[in-house]
Amino acid sequence: MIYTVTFNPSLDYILDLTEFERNQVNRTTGEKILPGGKGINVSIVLQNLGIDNRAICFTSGFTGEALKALLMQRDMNADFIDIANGLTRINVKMRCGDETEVNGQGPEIKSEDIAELYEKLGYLDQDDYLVLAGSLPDCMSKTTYMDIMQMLQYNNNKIIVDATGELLTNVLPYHPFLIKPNRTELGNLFGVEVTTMDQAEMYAKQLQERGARNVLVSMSYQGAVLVTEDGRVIRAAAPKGQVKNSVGAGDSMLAGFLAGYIERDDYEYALKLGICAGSASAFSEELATKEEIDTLFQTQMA
Ligand SMILES: Nc1ncnc2c1ncn2[C@@H]1O[C@H](COP(=O)(O)OP(=O)(O)OP(=O)(O)O)[C@@H](O)[C@H]1O
Ligand SMILES: O=P(O)(O)OC[C@@]1(O)O[C@H](CO)[C@@H](O)[C@@H]1O
Repeated sequence: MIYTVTFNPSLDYILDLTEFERNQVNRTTGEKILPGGKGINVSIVLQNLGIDNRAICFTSGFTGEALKALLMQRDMNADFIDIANGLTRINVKMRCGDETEVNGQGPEIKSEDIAELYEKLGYLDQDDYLVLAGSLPDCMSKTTYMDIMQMLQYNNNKIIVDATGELLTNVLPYHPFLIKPNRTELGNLFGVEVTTMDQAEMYAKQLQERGARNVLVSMSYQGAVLVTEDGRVIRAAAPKGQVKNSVGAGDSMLAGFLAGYIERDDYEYALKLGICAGSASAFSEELATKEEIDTLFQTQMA
């Protein structure tokens, strides 16, 4: 079973505009609200691919209730930890030729809420996977993901971390099974700009030396590079297509990668399925369906 944990989920408010002008009243040509947050997105795509998973997330206030309702409508296997104060975020995604995102801060999560999460994670079986994905509210410690890994260190779980900055680097000594920075996040860790696959490979290897077992760097339209624990470097180009909504492309890639790895225990296949899941989501309005992912795989990768 795969468990995903989203500390800071969201309602994603997707706005379409033909133009955007500062200091003016701008009007949309369309809008919609989707469930959001990195772990939740991973869970949605895993579910679309028929992979058993459970989405654990912290929710709060009326926006938290709306998020729960959206996930229940999708028959998600979800487990909510209710926070007493604050509101689950509404993250604004503006599509106006390009894509601009404004992500909220998120409600404070108190120690008693984290204790509830720890209790749930205490029930993980040895062969379970755990995905820790996304940001935390600023007031929370950058050791939060590391603390979870420390607690589970003798459990043998495969732990996947998709996070930025210190939240990510702190977990490296605990040997996460997989980390998935995108090229900007990878560059930020080293104070450089990563634009090529060669650079991505070089910096990914440095993160591996610091403890990560496998490093998957997503490179947007360029594809991705995977540095594996058995010493291989695997690169794959992304299929070309019309981008409709790239929010969640990285989460979809992670879901596809895990689905492929679980299915065949083969990194090359997992990377290809990950790329197809990422691109299929980028090419569709919402997170990709199994049919969309399979079609891309059959036409581009098989
Ligand atoms: N413009 C694009 N064309 C084709 N494929 C894309 C495009 N953008 C993203 N993808 C696919 O999605 C994967 C992940 O994309 P990206 O590197 O943008 O992840 P990310 O920044 O983590 O995404 P997000 O934060 O929006 O979820 C890429 O490796 C690629 O397969
Ligand atoms: O603020 P974070 O936690 O880093 O990212 C949150 C978020 O941008 O990530 C998902 C896409 O990956 C969206 O559904 C969501 O709004």
